Amino acid sequence: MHAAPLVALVGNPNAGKSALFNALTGARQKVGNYPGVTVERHSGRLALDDGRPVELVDLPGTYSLDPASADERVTRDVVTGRGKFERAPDALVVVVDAANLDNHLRFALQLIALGRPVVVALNMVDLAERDGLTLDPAILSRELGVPVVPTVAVRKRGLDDLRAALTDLVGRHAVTAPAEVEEDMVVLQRRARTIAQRAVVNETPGRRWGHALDAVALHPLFGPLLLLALLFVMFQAVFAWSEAPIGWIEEGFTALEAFVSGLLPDGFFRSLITDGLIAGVGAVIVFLPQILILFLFILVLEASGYMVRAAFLMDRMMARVGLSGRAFIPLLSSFACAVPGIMATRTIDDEKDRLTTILIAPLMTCSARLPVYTIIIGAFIPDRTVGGWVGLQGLVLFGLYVLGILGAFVAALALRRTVTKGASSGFMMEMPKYQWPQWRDVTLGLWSRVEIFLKRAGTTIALTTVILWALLSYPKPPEGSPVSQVDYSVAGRIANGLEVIVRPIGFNRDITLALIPAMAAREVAVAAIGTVYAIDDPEAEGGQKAITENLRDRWSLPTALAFLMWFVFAPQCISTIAVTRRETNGWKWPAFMVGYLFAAAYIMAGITYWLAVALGL
Ligand SMILES: Nc1nc2c(ncn2[C@@H]2O[C@H](COP(=O)(O)OP(=O)(O)OP(=O)(O)O)[C@@H](O)[C@H]2O)c(=O)[nH]1
Ligand SMILES: [Mg+2]
Repeated sequence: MHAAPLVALVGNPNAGKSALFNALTGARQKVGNYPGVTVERHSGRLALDDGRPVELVDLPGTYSLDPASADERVTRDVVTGRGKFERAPDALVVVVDAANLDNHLRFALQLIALGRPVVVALNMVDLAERDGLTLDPAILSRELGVPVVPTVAVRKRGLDDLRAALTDLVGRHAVTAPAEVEEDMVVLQRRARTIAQRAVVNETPGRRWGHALDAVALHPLFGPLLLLALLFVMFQAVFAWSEAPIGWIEEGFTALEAFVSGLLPDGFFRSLITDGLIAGVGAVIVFLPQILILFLFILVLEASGYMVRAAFLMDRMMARVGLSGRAFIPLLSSFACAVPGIMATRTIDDEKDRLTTILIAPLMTCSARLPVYTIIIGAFIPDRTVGGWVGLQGLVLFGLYVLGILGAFVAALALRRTVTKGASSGFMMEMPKYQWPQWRDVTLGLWSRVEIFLKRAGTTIALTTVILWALLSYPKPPEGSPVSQVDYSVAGRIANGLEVIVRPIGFNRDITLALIPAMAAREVAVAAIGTVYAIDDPEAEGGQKAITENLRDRWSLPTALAFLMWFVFAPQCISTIAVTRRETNGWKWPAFMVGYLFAAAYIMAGITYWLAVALGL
C-alpha cells in the first residue's frame, strides 16, 4: 500500500508545535509553556483540502540539526529521513514564534536550506501583537522564499490557510538539491536578524508587564519568597479545598456498600465486593479531589510561564549539588509520576547529568504517594492551625515534599562524587512569555489525570486488591479459634513472618501487609490497609472514616511517622524500575537505584521511629 505523505512539524522548543498539531489533528498531545515538553515523535492524520490524507508528525523542539540530546536526535532523524524506520518527509511545517523571530529564524533558515517543500507557520502572532509588534507575512515570505502563514495555534486561527498551503505543497513541489547551509552560527544569526527586522511593520513598546513581573519573580530575595509562598498555598489548598468533595465520594461509597450488602447474601461474593473492591479501591478513589487540586496548581503555573522562572531560581542550588539546569523540568514532571519524568531526561545531553537525574527522580513526591501521605496525616496529625492561620496538616504535607527534594539533593551530591562523577553543565533555557493559562489546556490536563487515576484504580489497584483480599480471606480459621482471620490467612502468615525485618524500624504486621502489594502501585498501600481493616472488623462501616479510626487505634504515632518517612524514600513502584531499565539500557542502574533507595528508606524510617519514641510521642 502506498503510505500517506509525511509532513513534519519542526522548530525551536516552545514555538507551539504541539498546540498546532493538536489543533490540526484533534489530538491531545501535552503542551506546556516551557521548552522540552515533547520528547518523542507523535503522529496523527490530517486531511488536505482535496481530501488526500497526510501523516503529520509532532517533534521535539530543537535549536539546530546538530543533535545535542536524545530528543533532538529524534527530530534530526525524522527531518533528514535518516533514522532506522524513517522515510524523508514530503514537506516541513516550520513553526516559529512571531514574538521571538530572530532566534527562531536561525533554525528556520537551516531547515529551508535542506531543499524540501517548506511552509512557515508564523505562530503566536497574538502574543506579538500584545507586545506591540506587527509583522508582515508577505515580506517574510519573500525574504525566505517559502510561503508564510500567520497562526494562533491555541485559538485555531490560520489553520485553513496552513492546510491550503500544505495542499499546494505536498506532492506538487519536488525536493530540490540542498542549498549551501551556512555553517557559521554568527553569520546565520545575523541573517536571521536582518530578515526579522525587515518583516517588522510596526513596533510600539507594548505593555511590558512581563518585565515588571520578572523583576519580582526573578529577584534574588523576593523570587524565592514568592516561590515558597506559592508552594505553601498549594499544599494548604490540597487539604482545605478537598474536604467537601471527599465527603461526597465517601458517602457515595458507603451508599454503594450498603446497596451491595442488601443485594447479595453474606458470603464469598459479598465479601469480595465490599471488603475487597469497595473497601480497597474506594479507599484510594477518595483522594482524587486532592490530586486534582495539586495538578490544577501545577498546570496553571506551567501554562503561565512561571515554571521556567522557578527553574531559574532553583538553578544555583541545583548546580551546587551537581545537577544540570535542564534537570529541572524532568524533576518537575516527576511530581506527577517518575515515569514521564525519567523519559523527559532525554532533553539532557550529558550522559552523567542524565543518569544522575534519572537516579534521583523517584525521590520527587509523585501523585501516587499523595493518598498514602494524606490518609496517615488525616489520622495522626490534628486538624488545627499553628500561629492562627497555617493549617498543620498542610504544613506536614509540605514538609514531606520538601524532605523528598532535600533527599534528592543529598543523593545527587553523593552520586556526583562517586558513581556519576563529572562536571555539570549550567542553565540554558529561554524564558517563555507570561500568558494567561488556556483553560482548555488546563481542563484537558486535569481530565487526563482523572483518566490515568481511574484507570489505575480500575486495573492495577483493583487487581492487586482482589488478590490481597483472597490471600487475606483464606484459609478460614476453625470455629472458635482465638487467632484472627487476618493472622490465620496466607497473607497474614507471610506478613507475620516478615515482620522481623521491619520490627526494628517500628513497623507492624499491617504495614508489612500493605508494603508488598504496594510495589505494583503506591496507592495500593492505602487500598491494602482498607481491605485489611474491612476483613478484620466486618462490623464497622466502610469508607475512610473507619480506616482513620482503625489506624488511630492500632498504630502508634512513631510508627505512623516512620511509615510516612518510608514512603518519602522507598522505590515502591515497578513501572519506575521498568522505565529506568529502558532508558539506561540494562539492569545495572535500576538495581542500583532500588538498592540505595530501599536502604535510605529503611534507615530514615528507623531514625524517625526511634527519635519519636525517644521524644515520647
Ligand atoms: N498565545 C498563544 N499561545 C500559544 C500559541 N501556540 C502555542 N501557545 C502556547 O505556547 C506554549 C508552548 O506550546 P507547545 O505546543 O507546547 O510548544 P512546542 O513547540 O510543542 O514545545 P516543545 O514540545 O517543548 O518543543 C503553550 O503554553 C501553548 O499553550 C499561540 O499561537 N498563541
Ligand atoms: Mg511539543
